[in-house]
Amino acid sequence: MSSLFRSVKTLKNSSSHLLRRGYGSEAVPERKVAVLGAAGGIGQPLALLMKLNPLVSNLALYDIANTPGVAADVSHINTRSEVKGYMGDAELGKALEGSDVVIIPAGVPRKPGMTRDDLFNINAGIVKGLCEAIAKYCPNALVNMISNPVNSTVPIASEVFKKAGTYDPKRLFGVTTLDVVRAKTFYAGKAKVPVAGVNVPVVGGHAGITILPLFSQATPKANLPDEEIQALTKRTQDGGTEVVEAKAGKGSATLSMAYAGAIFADACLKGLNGVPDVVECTFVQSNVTELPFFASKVRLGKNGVEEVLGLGALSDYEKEGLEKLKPELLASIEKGIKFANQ
Ligand SMILES: NC(=O)c1ccc[n+]([C@@H]2O[C@H](COP(=O)([O-])OP(=O)(O)OC[C@H]3O[C@@H](n4cnc5c(N)ncnc54)[C@H](O)[C@@H]3O)[C@@H](O)[C@H]2O)c1
Ligand SMILES: O=C(O)C[C@H](O)C(=O)O
Repeated sequence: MSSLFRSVKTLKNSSSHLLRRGYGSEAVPERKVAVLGAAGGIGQPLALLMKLNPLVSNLALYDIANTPGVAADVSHINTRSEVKGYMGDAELGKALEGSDVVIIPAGVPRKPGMTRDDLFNINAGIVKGLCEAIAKYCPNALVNMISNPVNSTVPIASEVFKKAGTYDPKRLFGVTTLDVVRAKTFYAGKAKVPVAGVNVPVVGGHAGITILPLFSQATPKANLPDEEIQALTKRTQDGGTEVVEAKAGKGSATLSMAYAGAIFADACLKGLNGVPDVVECTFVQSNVTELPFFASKVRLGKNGVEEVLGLGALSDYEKEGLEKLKPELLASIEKGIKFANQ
């Protein structure tokens, strides 16, 4: 809820939260999170993970179908949040009202042989409609855009919000956390270091070569040979396709995406709650390059984006990758902007 500390709760001695947080016995404000597309492959496990998050007090699960069952199921879990299901256009407003964070995994996923851009024709319209409703019912919410192609759906959202007079670049995020999750996993495997301590920034966008992992900045340092860095880069860029092919027509990443989406939403909630030094890579309006939107490390705070951080020092290979990705990323951004203004 936007009014902080309406009902003050403490998490001290609570045995039901599974994730460690930066809270002790201090007050935790009420926060409403809405998931749009909550009955889908990502939506269901993401609903579960948000139900496990002790920072959430109200969880609104919206979809065009099947939400009563998902909501009834998730609502039986004995954690803090109250869960409600909403189905169909007529209930979208109620689902959104009072939301602090809106997570959008609504839309169709890829099948083998498709690019994320092949989803544009269907998902652009879905995202546009949902963002029009966000502008109307919860214009101050932080929007976490998962629906693909993220490189275009985020610009679509920005244009919808501009038209409605509600656009605040600090509150709109393309969720690229799955690229970071993959880069960390793949790097830890090659570098033979415990994955829990690994950090790898991933910048650019969220499709093919627009995904640019910065392994030169990975920690702990491992001094991997160039060929291994190049193979790791390619595997991170093709991570989504690897899952799409393995699922052989039954969709794309859902479980790892739900995990990544839950990490990012948790970071947004921590930022809103005033936890210091919350930094995640995400696709936002940006001055880091000449492109209007770009993923890089972002410091999250009480208003959403607190600071878009620069790229840091890049290797020659990464500099080359950065120049190569720009035309494709710009074209996807412009496609989204054009669609929203048609
Ligand atoms: N950002 C990322 O890293 C990332 C990762 C994986 C998947 N994705 C994308 O997430 C999207 C969803 O993937 P999925 O596997 O969950 O698909 P899915 O088909 O399993 O689920 C999508 C859900 O969206 C719902 N939906 C459709 N139109 C809607 C509307 N107007 N309002 C509300 N809900 C609506 C459907 O009913 C369905 O339940 C896809 O576009 C996919 O490409 C993004
Ligand atoms: O690859 C996809 O189509 C889904 C998602 O963008 C991913 O990276 O897994």
